[in-house]
Amino acid sequence: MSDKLKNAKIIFVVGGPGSGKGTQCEKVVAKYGYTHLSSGDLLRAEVASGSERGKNLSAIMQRGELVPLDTVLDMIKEAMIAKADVSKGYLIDGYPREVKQGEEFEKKIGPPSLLLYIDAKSETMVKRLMKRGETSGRADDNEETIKKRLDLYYKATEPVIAFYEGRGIVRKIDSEGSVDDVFSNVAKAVDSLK
Ligand SMILES: Nc1ncnc2c1ncn2[C@H]1C[C@H](O)[C@@H](COP(=O)(O)OP(=O)(O)O)O1
Ligand SMILES: [Mg+2]
Repeated sequence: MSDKLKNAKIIFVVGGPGSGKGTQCEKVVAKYGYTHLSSGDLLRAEVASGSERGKNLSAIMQRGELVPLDTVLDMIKEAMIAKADVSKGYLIDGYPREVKQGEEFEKKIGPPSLLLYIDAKSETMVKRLMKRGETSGRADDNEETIKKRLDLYYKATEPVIAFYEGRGIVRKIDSEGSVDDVFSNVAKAVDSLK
């Protein structure tokens, strides 16, 4: 476990692609002063940098697959340490994608206090992603890759929720409503940490 992050409040934000994780995290940042770390955004920044590591990642992400565990975790940890002095807590968005990633995170960084499970129906997620794809410029916001990402989500990520349910830290948030309705429930969950 890392020293600088020893007492950090950590929230895992888990949900399917397009469920609204990023949208809700931005609102938590504004209201609570948390630091939002999206593993996908960190990876996309690496790709945009044009580095050799980025080129490898780019191919994997375009196939809708998961990138190697150590790569993502190192990037998250670096970003957390960089913010350790100013952050009220951390939103870890889109990670863990599979149970093993959660276990490694806890070994290298520490345990989460809460897991926000952002839950939307798969039709809703597809609809939102297709719409987002009109402007996002994301190589994975297309119909074929969306289907693969959803399949992988149900197979690999849903077990993550079951794993943390065993510890009693999961708060399930219905994400079918408007952004503000969803946020009112997110805020209740975050408030419960204080
Ligand atoms: N409650 C909501 N109602 C309608 N649209 C929403 C919504 N939450 C998010 N969206 C929109 C914003 C994005 O264009 C798209 C995906 O949201 P996102 O926050 O990028 O999802 P994620 O980060 O989980 O992939 O859906
Ligand atoms: Mg996102």
